Amino acid sequence: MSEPRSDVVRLSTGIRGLDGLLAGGIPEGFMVALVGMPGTGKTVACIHFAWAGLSAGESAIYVTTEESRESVIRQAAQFGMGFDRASREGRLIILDALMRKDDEWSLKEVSVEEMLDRVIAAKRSLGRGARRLVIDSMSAFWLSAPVKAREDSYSVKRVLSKWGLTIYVTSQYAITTGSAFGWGVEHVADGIIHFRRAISGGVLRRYLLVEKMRQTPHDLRAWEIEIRDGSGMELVRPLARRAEDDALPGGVMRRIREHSGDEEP
Ligand SMILES: Nc1ncnc2c1ncn2[C@@H]1O[C@H](COP(=O)(O)OP(=O)(O)OP(=O)(O)O)[C@@H](O)[C@H]1O
Repeated sequence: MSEPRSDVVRLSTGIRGLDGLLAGGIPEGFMVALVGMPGTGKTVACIHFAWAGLSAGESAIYVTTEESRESVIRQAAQFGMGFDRASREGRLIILDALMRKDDEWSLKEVSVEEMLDRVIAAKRSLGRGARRLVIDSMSAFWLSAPVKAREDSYSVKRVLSKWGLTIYVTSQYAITTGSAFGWGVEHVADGIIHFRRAISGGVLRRYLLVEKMRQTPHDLRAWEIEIRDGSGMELVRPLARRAEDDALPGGVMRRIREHSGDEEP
């Protein structure tokens, strides 16, 4: 297997252990879909991604559709991430589609057009320092028209592609079927990280799997994750046994170890 292209600039996910599964991180300019059932960790992963930029001095744009701006700030604070301060410093703009207050950064209506308009205004306001955009979640835009999912996802990618943003979009999977509500963001996205949950030994466990990441020799295993008060999400262990690692393409295990600093399991 050839080496990863050296001209791919990668952005950290901000989650300990995850960059190593992605040959260093998310390729700049990608739109990555975080998909899964409720409570599996999508929002927490979004918060880590935004904070990875903010803590490095970047700016960030965060669209929240199912929680208020204040709720996102509180959730981040529980992981020791200063969204409040970044907002006050004018480096973080949280576009609130839920509370619809009468301010510049609240969406007046829950439509993709309005959201794109506000994202572009936020990007103009923040300038070059804003490299990361989170849209959590896209599903809110399709409540009454699930058939619009694919078209809207395409619009988001097409309109925002020229703004130099690397984008996380979340999409919810139905509790009943554990899958998407129809054609969704996955086909348009450059990458898919799938979050899952299961009850094992009477305990709720969560997992993530990188299902797709263009231009990336990524890990192919499901990993158990934990969400901890104070520090947030962490990868705990891969579900695959050591012997099954042999199924990974050559060079992938080496790169995973280089980036994670892990000992030989
Ligand atoms: N401070 C904390 N300490 C430990 N676990 C936490 C903490 N805050 C949140 N969690 C865990 O994270 C879960 C919520 O995860 P998250 O909001 O990322 O899910 P989600 O996949 O975005 O769900 P949805 O699709 O419903 O928005 C909670 O149910 C809880 O288990």
